Amino acid sequence: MIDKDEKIQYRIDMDMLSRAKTGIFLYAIVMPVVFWPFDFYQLQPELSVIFALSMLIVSLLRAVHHVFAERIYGYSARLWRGMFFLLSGCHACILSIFFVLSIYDERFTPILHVTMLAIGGICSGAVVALIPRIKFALTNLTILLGPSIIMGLVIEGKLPFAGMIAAYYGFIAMIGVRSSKEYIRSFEIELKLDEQNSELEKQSKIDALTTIYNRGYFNSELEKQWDYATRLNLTVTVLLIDIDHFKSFNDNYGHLVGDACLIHIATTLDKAGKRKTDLVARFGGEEFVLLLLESGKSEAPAIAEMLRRKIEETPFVLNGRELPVTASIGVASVQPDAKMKPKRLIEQADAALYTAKAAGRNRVNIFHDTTQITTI
Ligand SMILES: Nc1nc2c(ncn2[C@@H]2O[C@H](COP(=O)(O)OP(=O)(O)OP(=O)(O)O)[C@@H](O)[C@H]2O)c(=O)[nH]1
Repeated sequence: MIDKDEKIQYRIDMDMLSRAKTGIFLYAIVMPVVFWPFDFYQLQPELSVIFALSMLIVSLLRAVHHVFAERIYGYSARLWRGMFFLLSGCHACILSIFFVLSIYDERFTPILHVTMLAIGGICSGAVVALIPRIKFALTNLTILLGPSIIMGLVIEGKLPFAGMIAAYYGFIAMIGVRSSKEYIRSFEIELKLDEQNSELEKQSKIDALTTIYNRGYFNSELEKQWDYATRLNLTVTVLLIDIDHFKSFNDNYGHLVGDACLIHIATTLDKAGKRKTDLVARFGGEEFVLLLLESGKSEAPAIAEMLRRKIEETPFVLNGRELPVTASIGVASVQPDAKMKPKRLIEQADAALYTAKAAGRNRVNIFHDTTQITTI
């Protein structure tokens, strides 16, 4: 089971991965693009091949890491993060060496300006891509520019370069830190909204008093089940369960005790050995409904009788006193066709329930067809 914090970390990491995607492909082609117009590949063929190949190899490794992200992450999030950090660090190292040579090695002078332009773009691109983890972003930036600054300080006459790069480093780092704060803030807002949405969605399905499903949710599930059963010629069964003499119960013990009794019945029904696919809901007032998703017509009476007995035999205890509660149940099953509406099935279950009440309550009645209702 993944806890909430792990889920958040996963979202942050996958966002960072998707932001870094462009870089993986860009880095594979950036070297040839830089070398080509300045004939650098002819002037320095070995250096060109070394740089282009090393960038390509790291890009390929990063692409593999990207493709197998889910698997590696499933095995170990730390391993995935470590690999991400290492591989993006490799790219930064190669670019950094290239940058140092461009500034301080005369063989690279023909491509100095274009390299500076490329490195500038790469630095800001890398910081934007790694903003979800600002420490990664700043480390990457330091790898990219740090050596050039140090070399500028060490090599005679190159101080202006060091100063210029250091100023750029400070500027990009500052933008990165500020953007990271904004990123975290919007990420937190997004998480809060997600939580509120799922809470609202949950609440829209749940009955506030009994915390089982409500009638709205039952209706939507019945519609879905109806379509499914129509296509596959399956039987849909509905049990309407109504507490007996509940008005007297309320009058005798008060509305709040009545509420507690409704919670007790809901819990009893919810626990009463239903299948995973069965649905128990509060239909309204002191009436509950059970939708049997896969049970055949023949099983429904036995299930209804089991529930009736369970309600009768599970005492509702008030201040140590057992208060008897019973319920009547109307059952209707149908194999739906395109012409029939789900409402019809509810009407049939209601008709069976009505006759169960009329026949003395605490009983199960089955609706067979428009003319016949039987008692168990
Ligand atoms: N405590 C409480 N009572 C409720 C709630 N919803 C409906 N009721 C009460 O349930 C009672 C239902 O009464 P009736 O429809 O007359 O049915 P009954 O007294 O159970 O009689 P039979 O169904 O014929 O056995 C009413 O008194 C409603 O006020 C609720 O959420 N809480």
